[in-house]
Amino acid sequence: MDTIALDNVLPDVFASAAGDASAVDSDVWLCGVTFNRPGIYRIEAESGTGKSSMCSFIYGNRSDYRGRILFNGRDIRSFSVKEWCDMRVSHIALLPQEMRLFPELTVTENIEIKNRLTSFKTRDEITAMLERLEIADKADEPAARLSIGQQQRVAIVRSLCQPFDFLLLDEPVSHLDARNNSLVSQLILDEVNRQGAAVIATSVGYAIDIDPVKVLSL
Ligand SMILES: Nc1ncnc2c1ncn2[C@@H]1O[C@H](COP(=O)(O)OP(=O)(O)OP(=O)(O)O)[C@@H](O)[C@H]1O
Repeated sequence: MDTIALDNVLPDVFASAAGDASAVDSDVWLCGVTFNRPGIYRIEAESGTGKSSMCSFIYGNRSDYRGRILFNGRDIRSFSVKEWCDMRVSHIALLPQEMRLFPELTVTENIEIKNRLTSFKTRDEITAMLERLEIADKADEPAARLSIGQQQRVAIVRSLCQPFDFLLLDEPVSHLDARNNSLVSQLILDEVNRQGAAVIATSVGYAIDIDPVKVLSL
């Protein structure tokens, strides 16, 4: 997949709240936006302006929006369940803001749950990613016993365990300091470059440490 386009998209909740939808002031909502692969896109937003909703719409988790979202020109509302499964295994990866790790499972188990679906990374490659993010010593710890910043790094590794054309990152560094931001950003950039992929990353001020080709305000 080479393009994701948002054509006049607006979350239903904003449409009904605004009454007059033209009152929405955004580079994304009610606009025509195309994300091309490869490319790094940053979506800057204030809390509550719909970052997570946008990621959920593109990932197909929610469809409570007006307008159209197109993958390579095709409206994603027409995708079958099988097509969504294929899309999520091979074309789109998502790092959700709330990470969605299984707290009782270890770091390795959390990552393997994903990697078993894709068989994308070897055990050594996963260990090497954990080492780069300086959490390899936590591999056998339950996720619940990690700090939030460590959990964020685990979720980032997990998101990279698949082939993708587009990587959606919802506030990927919100719990990281500058040094860890840099480690994570370099890891992501290496994988994205290897795959020739695009990144769509949201931020509420503290952004991933990768220069974007385009910055959009939500
Ligand atoms: N599952 C949902 N169904 C319907 N509306 C939702 C849903 N989740 C969030 N909303 C509404 O959409 C609006 C934007 O929420 P969203 O979570 O997308 O914002 P956000 O920009 O990611 O905020 P934050 O930075 O605080 O996480 C809010 O008014 C919220 O109540």
